[in-house]
Amino acid sequence: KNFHLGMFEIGRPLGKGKFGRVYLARERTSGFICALKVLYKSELQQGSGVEKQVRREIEIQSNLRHPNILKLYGHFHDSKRIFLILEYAGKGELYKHLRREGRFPEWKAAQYIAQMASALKYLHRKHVIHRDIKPENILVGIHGEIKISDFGWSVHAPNNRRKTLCGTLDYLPPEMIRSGSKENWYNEKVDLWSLGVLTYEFLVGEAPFEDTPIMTQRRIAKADMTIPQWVSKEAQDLIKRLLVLDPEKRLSLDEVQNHPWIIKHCVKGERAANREKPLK
Ligand SMILES: COc1cccc(-c2nc(Nc3cc(C)[nH]n3)cc3ccccc23)c1
Repeated sequence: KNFHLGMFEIGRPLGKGKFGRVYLARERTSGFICALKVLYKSELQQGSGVEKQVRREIEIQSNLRHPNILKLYGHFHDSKRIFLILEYAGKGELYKHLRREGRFPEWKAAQYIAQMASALKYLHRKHVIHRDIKPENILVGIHGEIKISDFGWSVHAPNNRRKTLCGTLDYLPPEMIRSGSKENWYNEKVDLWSLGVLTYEFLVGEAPFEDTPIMTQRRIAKADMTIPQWVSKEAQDLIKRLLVLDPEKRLSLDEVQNHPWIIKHCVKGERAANREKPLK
């Protein structure tokens, strides 16, 4: 299917990301609403190999179909710009909701984590490691469901791509911090660590190792965090079983989905009785 700019009516700017602006857009013939992300080739060429990364991410993203992963319907380009035709998530950026509300009630945090676990299970089955799970990379759909929206994904674990330390360190797992081993290999288990950081931040309103960059690295390397005592015991248990230094000792995504804290908040009423499997 070949797309071009004339096919779309461009609506209001939704906001700007790292490399480009995002607009609300409507496809003229079908009236289909989407989000159009505009990336300037000039800006991408400056970045070290960022253009190749965008190409690869487009390749990955276009083949994914999951309710908690933002869809990429297609892309096209003109002489100066690359356009990504993306699913429109009506309630915008999750981190804005988190900052506005301060922190999420346990039922809401648990439902978000269950949706993240479902999306990550789908990705890991396709040998895609997300690597960059954080509130800034999550959008909220019109029905309150969350959608992983970042393209910074890598394929095939273990992956020895150097992680350019741009942005926050808060979510980096210890095996990626250990700059000692030049070949920082890692596997899908990095996403389980980040899921633990996300759980903590949803419930507490700040990241568990938040500090100066040097101190953050030191605290991550020792999994040095304290969970406020007002966080429920079940939630504390899940966080502690994810923020484990040894990647192999972290909970699996199946164990996350079957954790008592998730079961308690994510099983519909009538099924709570006979404690069947949690909703997907
Ligand atoms: C970088 O993209 C930015 C930046 C700032 C805000 C938004 C934003 N996005 C969306 N939905 C989206 C965005 C995409 C790629 N699909 N669906 C909705 C919003 C609603 C209110 C305010 C802001 C919104 C995006």
